[in-house]
Amino acid sequence: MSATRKMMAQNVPSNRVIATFPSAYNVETSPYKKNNFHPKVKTACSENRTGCVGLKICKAVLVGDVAVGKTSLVNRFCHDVFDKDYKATIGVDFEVEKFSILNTPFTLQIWDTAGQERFKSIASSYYRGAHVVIVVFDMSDEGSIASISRWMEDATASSNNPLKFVVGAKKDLVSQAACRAVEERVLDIAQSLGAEYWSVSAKTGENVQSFSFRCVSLTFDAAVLREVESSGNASQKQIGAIISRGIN
Ligand SMILES: Nc1nc2c(ncn2[C@@H]2O[C@H](COP(=O)(O)OP(=O)(O)OP(=O)(O)O)[C@@H](O)[C@H]2O)c(=O)[nH]1
Ligand SMILES: [Mg+2]
Repeated sequence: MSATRKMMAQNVPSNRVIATFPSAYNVETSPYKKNNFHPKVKTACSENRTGCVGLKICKAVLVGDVAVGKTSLVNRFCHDVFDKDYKATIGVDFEVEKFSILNTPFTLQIWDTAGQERFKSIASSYYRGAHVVIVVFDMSDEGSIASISRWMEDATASSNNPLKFVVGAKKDLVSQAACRAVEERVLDIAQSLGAEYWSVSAKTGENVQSFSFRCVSLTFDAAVLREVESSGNASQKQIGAIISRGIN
């Protein structure tokens, strides 16, 4: 590993270092069956062949009904804080989080959009090109479950096959029985949308880091694989060109 790259990768706090692949919340229903980094990704990272991944920024977008807990989830993950008072997001906010994954620097831009209808057109202009779409609903509010599919369809329409997650927020507000009942319903919805499901609480912090690490690891794995495969294709094209020049 080059000295500069190693320094960049090490220049993150210990809670932004990912060395092992996190598992899904519900392995059976997740569309993402990965439980480890792709062998090509591991090799590329250990041989310092991750191309521009360390320089590129991947984009995650959070969407969902008003006051379901999007900003609280972002604040718990990024700053380890929780505010019980509601402050509506105006338009869109964003955070940038730096990670070191398999000793490789990786940056995720997190776009936290407003759930209020009047900001919908502003927020939707930020969906484009998202690598990850996270639909958040409130586990204690039936109404927010009904809009999961619509949010997922709107937010993924202008992206190229992003990773998809459905997240039930405010887990601390529901009993264990109610949590199971909600999960039973929403696991089906998530599965039909081709998304992975998580239940979290920004108030207690339950599952917030596990979810975030899973999301970031899947994004990183896909980004490095794209990079490795496109550089592989490029060298194959070069070899093809050399061969055809040789033949002609
Ligand atoms: N008990 C509990 N309350 C939560 C949790 N997450 C969010 N809240 C509360 O729910 C309210 C709304 O949270 P926000 O995170 O601002 O919701 P939002 O989805 O960002 O709302 P918009 O920006 O308007 O779309 C706030 O009063 C939070 O304190 C949680 O995990 N548990
Ligand atoms: Mg908000």
